[in-house]
Amino acid sequence: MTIRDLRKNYETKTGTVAAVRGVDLAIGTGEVVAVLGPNGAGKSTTVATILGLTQPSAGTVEVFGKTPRDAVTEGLVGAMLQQGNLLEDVTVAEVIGMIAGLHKHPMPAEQAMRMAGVTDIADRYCTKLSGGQRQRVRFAMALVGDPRLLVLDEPTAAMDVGSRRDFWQAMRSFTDTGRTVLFATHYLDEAEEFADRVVLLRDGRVVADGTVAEVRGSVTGSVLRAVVPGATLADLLRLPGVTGGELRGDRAELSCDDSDTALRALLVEHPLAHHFQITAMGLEEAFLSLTSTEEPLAGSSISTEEPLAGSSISTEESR
Ligand SMILES: Nc1ncnc2c1ncn2[C@@H]1O[C@H](COP(=O)(O)OP(=O)(O)OP(=O)(O)O)[C@@H](O)[C@H]1O
Repeated sequence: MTIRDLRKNYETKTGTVAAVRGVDLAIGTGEVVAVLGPNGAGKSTTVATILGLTQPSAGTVEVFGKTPRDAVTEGLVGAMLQQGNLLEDVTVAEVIGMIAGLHKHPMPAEQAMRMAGVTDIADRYCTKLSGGQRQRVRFAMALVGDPRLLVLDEPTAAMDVGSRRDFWQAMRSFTDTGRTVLFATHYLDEAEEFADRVVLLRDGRVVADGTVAEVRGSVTGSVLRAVVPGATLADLLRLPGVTGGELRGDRAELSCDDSDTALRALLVEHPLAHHFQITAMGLEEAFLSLTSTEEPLAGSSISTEEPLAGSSISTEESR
């Protein structure tokens, strides 16, 4: 699947919303790719264009060398979206059987139900299912066409921890067969555990693209917290070793590329500072740092305007 300079604008009563602002993405067969990003980053819009549900304002999307619509029509793509009701008054087995009947080359309905972990609820009515069970039924519906590419938009959004685990276990049986999967998620742990590659979107742009380890490695540094009476944020941001930060009252939280130097300078310039705490920047903070629009901890070591400039990360510019 190849996306080139994808742009999507929505016209609203209050003006134009630029939901996707130039996304480039090439995904190879067998890759499992997580698309991460905060609310409004453009994940669902990107997914919708891959499925041919919405037309790009500019740029192109090619799926197995075809337009998204043709690829979907030919049964090459399966989808599990955030919305969509299940039919009433039919059982799980009936609905999966119906969907199988719509496809040219479906897998046996029993196989799809087994893979999605819904065999034990096959005779239940769809209206009588829990949120997690409904999602697994949607998963079986997406699988039964035997797609080569599966696209999922926040598949576990309505699930509790146990259901999420069951869902991803079911997903493994699909990805183990070498199929391509692209899923949008808010959950970092899901991306870390199941994706070969993560693509971070922010404000409709790709800000990082690589393995979880590469993205984690691209954001190194630590956080220095201290109480600093009488300081302004500008004072603190000028300290050597500090790359960004925020100040709430007299509590400072500074991201640092050299926290030792920052701490020494802080003590010299603000002798009344106290309650020091230095912690390493974790993966969670790295992702927050890369995807935050408020840029509280993102400093000069991470470009917030351009895609990540880290050498190990392939960005839209290097693709
Ligand atoms: N149909 C629409 N009409 C107008 N604006 C829209 C429409 N769909 C999305 N948007 C806007 O486009 C931007 C991107 O939305 P999108 O749903 O693609 O982001 P997202 O990353 O999937 O967010 P979330 O995590 O909340 O689902 C947001 O500002 C959103 O408000």
